[in-house]
Amino acid sequence: MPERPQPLRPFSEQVATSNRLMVQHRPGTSEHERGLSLLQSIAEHEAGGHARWLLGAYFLQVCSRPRAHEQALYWLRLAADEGTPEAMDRLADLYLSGLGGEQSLTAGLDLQLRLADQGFRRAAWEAAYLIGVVGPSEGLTAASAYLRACALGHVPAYFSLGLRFLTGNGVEPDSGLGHALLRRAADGGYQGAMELAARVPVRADGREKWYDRLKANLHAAHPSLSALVPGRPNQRQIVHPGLAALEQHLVSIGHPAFELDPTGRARVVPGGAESVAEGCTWTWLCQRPRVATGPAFATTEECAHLINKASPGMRAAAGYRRGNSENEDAELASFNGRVHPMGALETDAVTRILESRVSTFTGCPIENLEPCSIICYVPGEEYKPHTDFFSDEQIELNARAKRDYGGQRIATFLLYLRAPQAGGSTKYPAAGVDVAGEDGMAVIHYNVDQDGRQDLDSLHAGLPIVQGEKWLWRSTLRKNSLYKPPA
Ligand SMILES: O=C(O)CCC(=O)C(=O)O
Ligand SMILES: [Fe+2]
Repeated sequence: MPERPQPLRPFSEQVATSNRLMVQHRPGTSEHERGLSLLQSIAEHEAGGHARWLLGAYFLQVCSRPRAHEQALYWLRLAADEGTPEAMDRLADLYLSGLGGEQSLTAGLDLQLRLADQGFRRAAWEAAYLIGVVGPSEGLTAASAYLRACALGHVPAYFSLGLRFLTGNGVEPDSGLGHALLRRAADGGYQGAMELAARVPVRADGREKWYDRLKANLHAAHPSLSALVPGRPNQRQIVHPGLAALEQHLVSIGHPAFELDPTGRARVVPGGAESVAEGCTWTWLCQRPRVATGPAFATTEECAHLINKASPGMRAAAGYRRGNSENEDAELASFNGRVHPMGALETDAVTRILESRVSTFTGCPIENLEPCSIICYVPGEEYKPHTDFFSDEQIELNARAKRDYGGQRIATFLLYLRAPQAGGSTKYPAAGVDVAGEDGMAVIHYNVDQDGRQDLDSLHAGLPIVQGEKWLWRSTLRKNSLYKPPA
């Protein structure tokens, strides 16, 4: 019987097939690799579809494959050029980290601005934050970009803009408006906003008036906000038609600092000097183990952002395993707080900027930084004395079984996002050093001695919390790139 020709299957069906093969079978198996080549051949031929974005996302996730970040960059760029929003978002993140190619904060910012102009709320916040780091983009200041994110009803933007008005960062200071914006952020569930507002002097002129107006304003905007469907960012110049109306509506609260530019977009009248991150000064506390602290390593905004972003995903430590079994068992035996692997699998401009800052201070390349996690303790919780270094067997196992090629954890980087009110300091018993953290302060300790040998004196503990909460952002500095097998 003559062979009947196979009917041509639509791409979407083939994408589903390849996806199934890749999800159901581990990388390296013939089924998985067949799924991958199928997806690659679709991505090469199909413009405007889903395959390029899926491939980009795949290489970000399976980052231990050879040249995975380069591949991710390649496919994400193609998908982003076609205006796939998810791809633009992840590509922006890749530009910020520099994994896979040159690091470019402005390229990341550019992509988030394009998404913001299509009504993507988180992108609007990320763009504003990045402008605060790299400086205005085509005349758009950070405060104005936050105002536009506020017009989209994005709660974190109320917090960020409120903070700017309280401190007069890039705007004419107005504690009444600042207070009102923070209260609106708190209304939206933003943690820490009310505590910060409470630190404002009691006589903050106009705070009730601006609070009432902001509240009524958002209430009236509600129907348009819920109906807003973000656009597809195909052309740079075309802004989502719904945005101007929302921005004009927010500007109509009548505060003299809010106005419309000649094109009808919202902006904040520029005022006080823009505060720039100056880089903190490090103090070495001891040499054995090597421990240093850097106060004000991260800003109030950055700390609040990370706490709020991680909060919904915090789980008991037992619920998460990073894949380093021996160390994890030890971790579970000594740590009884909660954890969130913020890591690499999520777009987050603050995380990327902090990683860059760690890298600048330590000279450790970003690809050698273990994906960060956030941990949190409440009263009674603690991290009993432990060491963070890997055993030789663990290093070998990491590379063989988990394709983690980073080798030894040379140093541990801890950032106090929120310091507890009592208890909870980081203690190094061998040196008799006890670090009482402060909000935004970084603590770094080396786990090996000057010759790279495991240093038992690096034993340390997070003492039990007595009052308040303790939040840490943490990463380790590995000896090698996590992603590249040694040549
Ligand atoms: O809570 C602390 O201060 C220490 C945390 C710690 O040792 C770790 O995350 O490895
Ligand atoms: Fe530790």
